[in-house]
Amino acid sequence: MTASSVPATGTADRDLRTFIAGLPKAELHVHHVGSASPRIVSELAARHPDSKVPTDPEALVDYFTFTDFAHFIDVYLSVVDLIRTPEDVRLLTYEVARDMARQQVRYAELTITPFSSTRRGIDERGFMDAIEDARKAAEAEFGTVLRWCFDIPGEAGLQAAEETTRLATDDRIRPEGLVSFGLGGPEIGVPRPQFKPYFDRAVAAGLRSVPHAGETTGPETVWDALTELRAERIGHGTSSAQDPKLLAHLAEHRIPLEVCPTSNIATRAVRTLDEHPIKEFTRAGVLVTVNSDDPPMFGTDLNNEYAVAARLLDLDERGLADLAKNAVEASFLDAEGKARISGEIDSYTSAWLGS
Ligand SMILES: O=C(O)c1cccc(C(=O)CC[C@H]2O[C@@H](n3cnc4c(=O)[nH]cnc43)[C@H](O)[C@@H]2O)c1
Ligand SMILES: [Zn+2]
Repeated sequence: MTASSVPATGTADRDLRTFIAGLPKAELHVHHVGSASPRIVSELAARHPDSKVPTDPEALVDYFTFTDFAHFIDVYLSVVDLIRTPEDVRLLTYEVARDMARQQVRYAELTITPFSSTRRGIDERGFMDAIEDARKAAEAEFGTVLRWCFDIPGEAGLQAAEETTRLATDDRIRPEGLVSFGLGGPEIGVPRPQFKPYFDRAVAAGLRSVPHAGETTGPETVWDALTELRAERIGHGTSSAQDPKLLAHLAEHRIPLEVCPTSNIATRAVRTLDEHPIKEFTRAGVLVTVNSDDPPMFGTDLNNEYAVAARLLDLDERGLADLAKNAVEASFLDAEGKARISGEIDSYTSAWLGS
């Protein structure tokens, strides 16, 4: 199934898309390797011709069509296999930031899985230097501020958890841009509580807890993320809609959900966009942020996700501006950084509406 996007119907839809394209935004749930554009993937595939990833961007559309979540992870790991040197890491990171800047993304927390790179032989110092070098260049050249979330690939087990925690907490290696600690990959057969000691260490080292939960399993996984992993935001949290008590808890404690609508369709976690529970989240008073997850793999980008949300939540320009401000509020920016981007969102919206 390819990712579905919002049909461009009429003038109103086009106007809203133009508004979204210029709206300053923050992105909180987007993966490093999953953000590689077809151009970057084909460049890397040409560098490493032994890979099974197609070099032709058109063939990538078929290659990025997933039968289910497990198939998505297989394809994802084949792209991980293309990143073999610190120079590949730098190229990917810098180009991802360029694509974000084109969409007026002012701030992004990018989820990186350092274990997948170090286990494939990339030197850990070279890896950290490459992401930091790209981060600084992106901020100076594009004005996009990047921060990192290091995630444990849960299915790779406790050795992956240990290695990720070490890389995230050892002052001699952890990068300056690191703000949070996550848990990704499949949820089925990967219970969250086993990762408690690693999250405890990461939180003690000053990192914020942002595990994926409730993407492919039920609301009990979200409860586990909250109670065992001390989650401050939830990646996806889609199945929270099945548990009214959980929704009330998320709303009362202002625990944001990082909602990624098109991703959920592309991995078949949700059947159709119209069945996506985003509206139930907002109705329950949950702080909803909208994100792109693995945009080129899902045939989307952050602007398209805002257009999807506008349709599902029936938002006008002010509603979209509020949605953009939700992401700023839910981010791990400091107060000054939050005020700056929220101010930009307000100024842009007022100018657009002529008020
Ligand atoms: O790198 C390895 O060798 C390895 C071995 C076993 C398992 C894994 C993984 O499960 C890696 C999963 C990978 O997927 C990333 N990701 C991207 N998008 C999503 C998503 O929507 N939900 C969950 N995970 C996602 C995640 O960051 C991991 O890097 C790896
Ligand atoms: Zn994700």
